[in-house]
Amino acid sequence: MTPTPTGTDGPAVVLDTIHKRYGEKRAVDGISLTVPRGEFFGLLGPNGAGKTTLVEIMEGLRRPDSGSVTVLGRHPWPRDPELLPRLGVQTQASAFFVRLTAREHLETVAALYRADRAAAERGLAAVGLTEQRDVRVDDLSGGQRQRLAIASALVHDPELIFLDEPTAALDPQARRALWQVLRALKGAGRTIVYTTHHLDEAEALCDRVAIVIDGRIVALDSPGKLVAASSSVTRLLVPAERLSLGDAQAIPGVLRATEDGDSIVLETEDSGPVLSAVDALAGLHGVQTRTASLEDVYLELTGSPRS
Ligand SMILES: Nc1ncnc2c1ncn2[C@@H]1O[C@H](COP(=O)(O)OP(=O)(O)OP(=O)(O)O)[C@@H](O)[C@H]1O
Repeated sequence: MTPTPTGTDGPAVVLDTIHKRYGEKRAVDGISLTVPRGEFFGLLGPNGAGKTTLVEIMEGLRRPDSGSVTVLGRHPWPRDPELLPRLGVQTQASAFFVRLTAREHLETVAALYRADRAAAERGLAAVGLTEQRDVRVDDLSGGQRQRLAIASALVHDPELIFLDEPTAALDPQARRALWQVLRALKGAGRTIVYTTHHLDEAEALCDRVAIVIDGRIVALDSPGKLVAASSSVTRLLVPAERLSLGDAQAIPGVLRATEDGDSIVLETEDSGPVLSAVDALAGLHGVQTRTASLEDVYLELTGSPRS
């Protein structure tokens, strides 16, 4: 797993004032961004925010209208045959050799990249597909295909890996197993650009995340710093059968109280006295506290309703 020598130690990706329009639609509207080598970088944002367009520009699949792009010290557009083998790309619509078995498929991809045949077996093991190695791609489940797509993106040991919602179709165990694979890749010095709608995943895996809205970056930092900077609000969840919304709203120090399913959610910046008041009114049995998460930051920025 030694990275290919590159002859350069510069950043993995440098984007400078990238614009891309589709007709009147500004898909990417002046994005500048540097991803250092070895970083696990997350791209977050609502549907249509421009993430895929941005990643496709980095991959050399799309040409920006203006701005400059450098990937591993090279320009990805026009298509650069020196650069392509150094990139690993997994998309939502990965192409497969469907009549081949999982192992044959990966061996074929490995051959296309001039990687050794053993890389296929290693790739199957890395994504937990060794048992399915002789199953035809056609007969794999959705989640297994997704894992095969990830193995296909990694089989030639790329330096920079683009993953587009790689855990979307995975069950919880497979998702956690993939987190381990991704952490190992980062540990081996790879750079990962990761698009996801799973905020918990971004928080658990990413060194930094960019939140993209309407083609612009509205927040860029480590998940921890984004959460710390966002709000000092703590939420207390009290079983709804023990506390009325009116009583909750009347507690001194409660900024907002809402009903959420079986719970009354109290927002406060001073949880101690509020907890005491809840104890007096309803007791603390079943009461949960929740501090801010990346999801709260995201929902605040994107203006989506909080559940
Ligand atoms: N080839 C295209 N022609 C016209 N409009 C496009 C094209 N590709 C993307 N768009 C538009 O550009 C905007 C950004 O799309 P993009 O796919 O980059 O967003 P995204 O953040 O990846 O969304 P999602 O999370 O749904 O994948 C959207 O409004 C989309 O409809």
